Amino acid sequence: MSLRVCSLQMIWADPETADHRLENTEQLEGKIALARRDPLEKEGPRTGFVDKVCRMVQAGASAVILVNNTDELIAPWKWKNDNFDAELIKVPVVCVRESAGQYFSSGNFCKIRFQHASPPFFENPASIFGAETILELLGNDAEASRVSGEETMDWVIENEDELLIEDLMPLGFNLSSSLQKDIRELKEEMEENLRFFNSSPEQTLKHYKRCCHCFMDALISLQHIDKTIMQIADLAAMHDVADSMGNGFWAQLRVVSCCLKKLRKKTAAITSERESVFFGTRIKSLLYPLESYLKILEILKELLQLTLSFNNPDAETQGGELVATTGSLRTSSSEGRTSLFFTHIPLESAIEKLSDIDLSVLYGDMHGYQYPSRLKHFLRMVLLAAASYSRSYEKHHSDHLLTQLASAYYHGVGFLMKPVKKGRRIAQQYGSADVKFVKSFWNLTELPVAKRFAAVVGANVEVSREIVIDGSRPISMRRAGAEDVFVSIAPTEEECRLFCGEGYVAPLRVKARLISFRCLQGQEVEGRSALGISWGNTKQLKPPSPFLILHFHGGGFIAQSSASHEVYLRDWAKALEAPILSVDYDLAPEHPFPVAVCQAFFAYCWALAHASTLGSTAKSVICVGDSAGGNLAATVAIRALQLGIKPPAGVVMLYPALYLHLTPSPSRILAMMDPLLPLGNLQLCMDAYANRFASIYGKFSAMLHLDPSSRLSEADDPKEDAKIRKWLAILSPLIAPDEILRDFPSCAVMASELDPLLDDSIMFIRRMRNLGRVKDVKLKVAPCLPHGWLNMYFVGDKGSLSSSKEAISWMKQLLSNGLAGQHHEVEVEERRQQEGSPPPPPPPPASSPPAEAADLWVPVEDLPTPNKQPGETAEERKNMEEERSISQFH
Ligand SMILES: CCCCCCCC/C=C\CCCCCCCC(=O)O[C@H]1CC[C@@]2(C)C(=CC[C@H]3[C@@H]4CC[C@H]([C@H](C)CCCC(C)C)[C@@]4(C)CC[C@@H]32)C1
Repeated sequence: MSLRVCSLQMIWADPETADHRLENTEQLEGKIALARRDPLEKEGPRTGFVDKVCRMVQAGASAVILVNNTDELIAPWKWKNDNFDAELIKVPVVCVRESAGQYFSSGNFCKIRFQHASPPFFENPASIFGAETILELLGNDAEASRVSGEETMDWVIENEDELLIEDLMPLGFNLSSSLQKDIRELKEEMEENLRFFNSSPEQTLKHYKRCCHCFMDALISLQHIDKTIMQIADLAAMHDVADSMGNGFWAQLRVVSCCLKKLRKKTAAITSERESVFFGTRIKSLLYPLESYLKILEILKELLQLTLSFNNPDAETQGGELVATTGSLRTSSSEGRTSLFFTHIPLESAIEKLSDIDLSVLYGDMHGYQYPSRLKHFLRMVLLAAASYSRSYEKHHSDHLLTQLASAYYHGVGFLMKPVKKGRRIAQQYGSADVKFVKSFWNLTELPVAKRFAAVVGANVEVSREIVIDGSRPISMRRAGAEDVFVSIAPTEEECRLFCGEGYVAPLRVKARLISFRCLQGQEVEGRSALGISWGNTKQLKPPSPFLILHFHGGGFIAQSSASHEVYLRDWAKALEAPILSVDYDLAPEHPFPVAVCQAFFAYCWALAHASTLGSTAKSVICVGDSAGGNLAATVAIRALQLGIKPPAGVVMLYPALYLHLTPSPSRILAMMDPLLPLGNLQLCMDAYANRFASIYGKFSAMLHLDPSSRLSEADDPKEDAKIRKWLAILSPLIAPDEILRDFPSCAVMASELDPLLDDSIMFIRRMRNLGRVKDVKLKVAPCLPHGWLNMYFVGDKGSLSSSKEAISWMKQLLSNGLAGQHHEVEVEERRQQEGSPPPPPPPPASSPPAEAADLWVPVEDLPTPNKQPGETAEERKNMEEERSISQFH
């Protein structure tokens, strides 16, 4: 039986049953350890799986496979015992049937894949390292068991493209030790090559000399890197949030790890070909990638060094108006962890240090090396488009779009042939980004052809219609908990002029798009669905959904629209069977902060007031947003809490921007090499959106970040102080006041590992947890994904696909929780009792039994489904009819 490429070696424990002290502990280190279940006929006490696993983990195994003694599948947690120290088990464990065990019995290599699945293997999820990980064995006909709830399920494995284990491994998973090993082995192989080329009789040949130089340079380059890596790894571990591994430090190690892997691969290629007669002719193509990766390694070393120097407390004395003394944004004083943001580093000095680095090699041939293969190809295409579009924009930006596109096509072919030139072009373009160009490039997704694409690729939906919400009259919203107190909400606020300039005239409408899988009652316009199908008898339409999703698209606040995000929105609408209202807020720099926030909030209020026209009873409303839209989703909730209006039942933020302040952090430093959101573009979005605001109130961002209780107004005026806080909170949810975040709705944040904004999410979750928000605040860091992956799953990348599915299941859960009237109120209630304040009015009677309050993230299947909740009484229908008549569709 042929086994496929190996990533980790599989080794049987000695004894194979691992029922007493292991004889081969040294061999097991860093490998996948296998152990058998005790034979049925064994005399004396049987050893449980948990003990076996602990033994192998203590020996340093990276993962464990337990082999049953029958052809049945078993679930490891059933062997839980009282002495079980869950803390010890930090690796994925999986059970396989006996026949699968035989398959590995020759101690072969095997490729393994880690995949996310819900329930962990043992009962204490937080204790399992990479808790949501299962181990999947890839082989011709290997089978691995997948534990799901109380059952075990067969997992039939198809052959797949080659996957590197690191591609899918949870963050922090042995990364630093695997890095050390890679460096050691790489050094050994390079030294061996150096000896070979030095002692060869042909050593005087030009290409032999070139090889010698290359390996010598490489060995020098690798000299002190391990120490730096260890320092970064220590910091990384210090900044992890409970059960979710991930922060900018880990991400930095990941890109280094990928680079070392590539170097090993390229060195191995030279080792295997160096004695071939054709070596002389192949040398160029063999050395070129090796040299390029060495250049990349040099860049990475600089980034790591820079990060360490920023992190060093000595940096505090180096100047800048703000000095981090004790790092007051600690997650807990006992842990003494400081913030991931280097608030004490003045931006100019950070940028200056980074701007000296030549990045062209990163955008040439080797670009995207750190991503899984499908994404890599897609990102390369985007980069090629960026290079050629920038060239054509330079020449033809005032010409017709078609001329621009034709010219871009022409230059694209040129860049395809000359990747080095392409690299230089992009590095130059990213270094001196101009908002008009970036806007115009990002808005390529708005071309009609791209819109067609959504209809072809996304799910078929019956309703996808633009809506214009009239904003000429404010909406009156009832204050939560008060019978007759109303707040008037307008699409822009008085103070807007302060940040948008005196002459700014705010649009008196908000655009949005309604997407619904089926045309529901209330959504039809003049008896027709969006596709023009006549719904002669509207009674035949499905009843309105109890759910409503408010969506805010990303695009750096400067570009894109609901249309360019329609591919995934259609899929969501189908999977969740809930109408989605995606808000097309007006974009910066023409409409700077806080216009987008005001419009987003106005749309939220309008949707609550006119839910029936959207095909919803709005029993459970959640806000969702990606990237810049993630920021808006959070600010809508914050604004609602500030004004005392009912906040959404949940907020889902996908790779959100939560701290809009030009402060470096490890992940933001990594933006230096980001293909989609390079540093220059981040800065540019920030400037376009909040330049004027930042010049007035920006200095307070860092103060609040360091110490949320700082005094802000110089004259010690509490009114002024509250005003500044209010605006800062709706710009950067991360620095919202404690009392707002305590009442913030249940939320889920999905960050991605290779995203410049990763640290925003980590710090936000840390802050929430610090405020006691543990049960209903969820974080996941999707491994090896770039920023903006939601828009990429159609390229077939498995990581994006599974993360999208997970995001859908989170939304489902929040919607269902909202329906059951069970969101963060449980915790708010607890806190109020502690504080001795009177309890709020009882929540409206839930139409279905609330799930266990102990854990708000119960399996989705256990919660009421939307279909069971038509929420349609005769009275409601009447109300809806009335509301429809005042609908403000244009
Ligand atoms: C050390 C110094 C530290 C300084 C730190 C500065 C930090 C500033 C802090 C906060 C600022 C926050 C600003 C807001 C962030 C916004 C995030 C934000 O919203 O980012 C999104 C911006 C749009 C985009 C890039 C994206 C995702 C997907 C991208 C799309 C993928 C394909 C699309 C191409 C045009 C397709 C071309 C196809 C071709 C025709 C073949 C492309 C590239 C369009 C753009 C998007 C992420």
